[in-house]
Amino acid sequence: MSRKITGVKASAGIVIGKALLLDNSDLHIQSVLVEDTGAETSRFREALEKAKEDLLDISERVEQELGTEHADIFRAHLMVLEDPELVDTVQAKIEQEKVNAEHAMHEVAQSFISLFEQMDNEYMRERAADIRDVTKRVLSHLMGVELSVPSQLQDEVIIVAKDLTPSDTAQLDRRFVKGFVTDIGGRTSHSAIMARSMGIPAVVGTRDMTREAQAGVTLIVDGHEGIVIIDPSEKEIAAYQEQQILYDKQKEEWAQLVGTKTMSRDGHHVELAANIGSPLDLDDVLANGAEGVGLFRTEFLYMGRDELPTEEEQFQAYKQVLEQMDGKPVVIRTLDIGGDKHLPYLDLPEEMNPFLGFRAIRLCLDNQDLFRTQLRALLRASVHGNLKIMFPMIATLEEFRQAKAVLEEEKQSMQDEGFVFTQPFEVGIMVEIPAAAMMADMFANEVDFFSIGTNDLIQYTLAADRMNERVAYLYQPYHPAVLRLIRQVIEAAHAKGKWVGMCGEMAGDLVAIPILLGMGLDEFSMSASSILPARQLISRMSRDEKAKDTEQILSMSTSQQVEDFVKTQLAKTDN
Ligand SMILES: C=C(OP(=O)(O)O)C(=O)O
Ligand SMILES: [Mg+2]
Repeated sequence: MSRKITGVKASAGIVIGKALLLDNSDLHIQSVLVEDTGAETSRFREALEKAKEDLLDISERVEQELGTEHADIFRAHLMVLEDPELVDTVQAKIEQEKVNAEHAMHEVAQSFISLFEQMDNEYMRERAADIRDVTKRVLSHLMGVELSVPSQLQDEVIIVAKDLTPSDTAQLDRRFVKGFVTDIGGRTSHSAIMARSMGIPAVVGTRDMTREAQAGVTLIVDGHEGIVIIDPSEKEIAAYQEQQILYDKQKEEWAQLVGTKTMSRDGHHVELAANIGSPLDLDDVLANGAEGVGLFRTEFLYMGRDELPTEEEQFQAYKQVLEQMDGKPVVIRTLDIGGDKHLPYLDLPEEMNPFLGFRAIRLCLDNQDLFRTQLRALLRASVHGNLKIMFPMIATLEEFRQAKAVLEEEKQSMQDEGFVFTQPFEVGIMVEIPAAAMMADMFANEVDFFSIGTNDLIQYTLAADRMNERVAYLYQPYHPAVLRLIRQVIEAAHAKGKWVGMCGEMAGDLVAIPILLGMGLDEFSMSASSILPARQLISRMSRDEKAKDTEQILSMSTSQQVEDFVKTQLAKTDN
C-alpha cells in the first residue's frame, strides 16, 4: 500500500528512486569525570583544529563546485569554532567541572542550540542547525567516529534523513543523489537553499519521514507540491513518470529564457522582477533570470532578534543585494511592520484592527530614530547598485511628503559629513490603500514610481481580511473594483511619465498577467520560481491585442465573468 507524506517544497522537480536512510542521528555522549583537565583541554583543542581543517577543505571544494556564497556557509562554521563564547565556555566547563571534553562540548552547544531554537523566527531557528553541524564535527573527532555521509555511492538514491546539515548536503555525490527528504527544516534552511541551486528535488519538514520509510523502499519525491509517496503503485509511478517528462521539457523551454528580456509577442518589453525577504533568496532570483528585485521586504532583518538591527548590519544586507544584482534595479521597501508582523521588542499596544492600525510608514514617521537609521543604511548602500527606495502603506500625500523630507534631511546630513552620492536613486510608494489608488494622479506629480501591493489592496477594497478563512471568498483579485483601481493607477502614472510595477501575489498569477499586460503594467514582481513561466506566457501574447480587451473586462460586473473570459482567451493562446 502506498503512503503519502507531505512536507515543505524545498526544491522543485520530480524524482523516483530508492530510499537511502542516512543515520545521522545524534552521537551518544557519556559524561565521565577526568583528573587531568589539562590533557582533556588539549584533546578538545586538537579536535577543534581537525574540525577546522575539515571545514577549510570543504569550503574550498564547495567554492569551486557551487560558488562563494555556499562556501560562506562553511566559513561561518569556522567562525562558530573560533567563537570565544563557545570555545572558552567549553574549556571552563572541563576545568571547573572536571568532565570529559565530549560532555562539555555537547552541553554547552545544546544550551546555544536551544536558545536559537526558541527564537520566534525561522531564519534564526535554522542557525541552530549550523551550531549542531559544527558540534557534531568536533564530537566526531573527539570520539574517533566517521560522519555518516555516503561518499562511496554506487547507485542512484534518494536520501532520507532526520536533517541534512549544510556539510552533509555539500558532500552528497551529485551523480548518485537524485533527491532528498528530511524530517525537519524549512524553505530557508541551508540544505533547502543548496538543493535548489544543485537542482535536486527536495521535500523538507515532513516530520516523520525517517520513521515511515524503510531503507531501499521506492519513493516518489514531488518537489513541486511538497509530497513524498512511499512504496507507490505501478499506476502512481506511471503518472509521475509522465509528469517528469513534461516537466523536463518545460524546464528545457524555460531555461532558454533565463538570460532573455521579457518581450511580448508584438515586441513590448516588461520587466519581470523577484520578491525577496533576505539576501539568501538571491540564488533563486538569479537562477530564474529575474530582471531585478521588485520588492525587498526589509522587515525580515528586524525579526527574530531582541533589538533593532544596526545601521551597519542593514547596510551590509542592502549592499549585498545591490551588488549581487549587478546594476539591475532593486526596490527596497522601508520597514512594513504591524498588521500580522510583530516586533516584540517594540512593545506596541494590542489593537482592535491591526491591519488598519499603527503600522508601516505610520510607525516609522512616529518613531523617527528607527526610520532614520534605516534610511541612512539605504543611502550608504545606494552607491553599490541601482537602488530604488519605496515607502509602504502610504494613504495620504502628506505622509509621502514627510517620509521624503526625512530622507532628504538624512541625505543632506550625510553630504555634510562628506559622503558622495555617485548614483541617482528613485523614490516611490506602494499603492495598497484604495485612497492612494484613487489619488494616483496627485501622487504621480511627486513620486518616481508606484508598486501596486495587491495583497493589501484587495483586502482593503473588498473589506475582507487577507488572513481570515471565513471571508476568503471575498478576497477576489479579479474583481472589477480591484481591476479598475489598478487601471486607474497605471493610467495616472503613465500620464506623468512614471513607471508602475506590481509586487503583490497577483503579479505572478497566470490569469491576471494577460489583464495586467493589456493595461500596460511596466514591472511584475513575484516569487522567483514564477518568473520563467510568466516570461513564457508573455512571449506568447500580443500586448496590443490584450489592451483591446481592457475596456470589455472593466465593464464586467463580477470576478467570475472576468476569470472565465481570460481563461477562454488563454486556451486560444495555447493552441
Ligand atoms: C506586497 C505587499 O506587501 P505585503 O504582502 O508585504 O503586505 C502587498 O500588500 O501586496
Ligand atoms: Mg502590503
